[in-house]
Amino acid sequence: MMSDRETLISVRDLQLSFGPKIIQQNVSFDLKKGSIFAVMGGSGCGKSTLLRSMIGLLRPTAGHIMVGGENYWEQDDAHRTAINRRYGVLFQSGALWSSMTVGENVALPLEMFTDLKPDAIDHLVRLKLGLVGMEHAIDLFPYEISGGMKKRAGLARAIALEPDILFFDEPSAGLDPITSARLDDLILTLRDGLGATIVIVSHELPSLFTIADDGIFLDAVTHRPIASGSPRALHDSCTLPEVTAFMHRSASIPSQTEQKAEQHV
Ligand SMILES: Nc1ncnc2c1ncn2[C@@H]1O[C@H](COP(=O)(O)OP(=O)(O)OP(=O)(O)O)[C@@H](O)[C@H]1O
Repeated sequence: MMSDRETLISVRDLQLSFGPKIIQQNVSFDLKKGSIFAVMGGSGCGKSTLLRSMIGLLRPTAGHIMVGGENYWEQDDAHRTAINRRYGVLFQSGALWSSMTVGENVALPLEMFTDLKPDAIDHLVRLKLGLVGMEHAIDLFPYEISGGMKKRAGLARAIALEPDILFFDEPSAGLDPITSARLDDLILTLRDGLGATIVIVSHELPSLFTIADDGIFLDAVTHRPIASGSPRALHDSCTLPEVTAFMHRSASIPSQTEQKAEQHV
């Protein structure tokens, strides 16, 4: 049962703003160990902004994020950086350095954050690339590989420091359905193999249904979360029009009159 699992991160009454503009408020949820947690909602509702506040790129304007009992944003920069060592992040583009080979990209966090000798780093780079099926591409540059391979290389870099919490922002954006399904399998393998906990922002419903077992739905109009639970449960049971429209890919949210009419058919 999800509720029996240990809580790794607790988000409470978070408010995220840019200047006077409130993007989201009253955001509260628990990230359970071993879960794949989906941040859902329409375009512009603040999914990436929430992710950025969780990984230390944007200070919330209210509320708090507890990581293993520590109030993340109350720590000094050095301690926040130490907490960040537990995190692996995969941005939408894979965000590889174009002037470095795939192997050098994966080696970078190991060179920056560990005292490991070059041989040990090389060994780990090969291991991580092997985990994502990319060892053969170690000497290739990002411009020489496909979008799916870039994502996998980005994933290898995200897991270089053996993080226990992974953050993925639209990992399957721009991938064809088969490559996207392979990435889903890989994400599940990493969760099971590394025992990682994963937060994922995605619009890709097939992917969300396959991998996510918990989540939150952010509303762009009220600037608050309006539903929580697994994408599958929200798809099957949630009757809120905003959620239904997202889950069933409707172009428009039915008006209340239309909904009432539908209920009488
Ligand atoms: N640096 C910034 N300064 C001001 N406003 C910003 C900034 N970054 C994002 N926003 C605004 O915050 C809102 C939420 O953006 P965000 O990228 O988090 O949404 P999202 O749900 O991830 O969207 P999408 O699904 O389209 O990627 C948007 O209105 C966006 O214009």
